[in-house]
Amino acid sequence: MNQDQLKQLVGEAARDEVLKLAAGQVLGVGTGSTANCFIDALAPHKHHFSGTVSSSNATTERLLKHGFKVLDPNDVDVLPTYVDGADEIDPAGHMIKGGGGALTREKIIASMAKQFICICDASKQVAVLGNFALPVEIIPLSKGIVTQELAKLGGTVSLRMAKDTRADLGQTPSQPFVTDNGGWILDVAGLKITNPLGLETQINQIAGVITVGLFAKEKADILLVSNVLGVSRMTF
Ligand SMILES: O=C(CO)[C@H](O)[C@H](O)COP(=O)(O)O
Repeated sequence: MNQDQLKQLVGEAARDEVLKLAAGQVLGVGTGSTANCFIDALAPHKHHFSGTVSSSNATTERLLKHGFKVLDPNDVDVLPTYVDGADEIDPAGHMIKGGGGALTREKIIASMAKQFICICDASKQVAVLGNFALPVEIIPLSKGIVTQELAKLGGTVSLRMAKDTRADLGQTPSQPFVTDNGGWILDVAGLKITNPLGLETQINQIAGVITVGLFAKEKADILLVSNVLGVSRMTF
């Protein structure tokens, strides 16, 4: 079974999981290739939900194409569940997210939700976060000072370019990748994140940082993870 098939498998498991929720709720929907598998699997059951809130323009487009109702988060008071992928997840449910550049809206929707269901294949499970470069979304004019501050953490900092992103957003390859919010992304490679909540708090203090892609405060509550044997479910 290849990685695409594993993503599809866990997307279908997430569909089954959310269809156990009472009908008529609003559902938070994440971004990325695994979240796309979930959206496609859920599409025939879209009327189980009164609407969705989306974590990116790409996800909004996909949801609308399938006929889901997409709500403005400001119009949603209660969001019971958010389903999204991750770039890495540790044994406590802390995650690195933002490989697709949607970390800010993902964190906002995660903070609105009562439970975060993380969906991924087993390659995303790690003992310690940091093998995947940590994405940090910034205000563009703060690139210099934020790069200096992040370098003090011991990693190697690089500005994400449009050519380096997985998301095909039609941006000019030689220019910085621009997020849905007009921000840029610094990727910090080579960190060993033994205190995710501490590091998230520390990076949040740096002026110019919009969002760090460490999800420690907004960690996963449930993990659905696929491997060749099937899908396992864990709670944190
Ligand atoms: O955080 C994200 C996007 O900003 C994604 O959830 C993360 O990158 C995982 O993506 P994929 O399912 O394509 O591996």
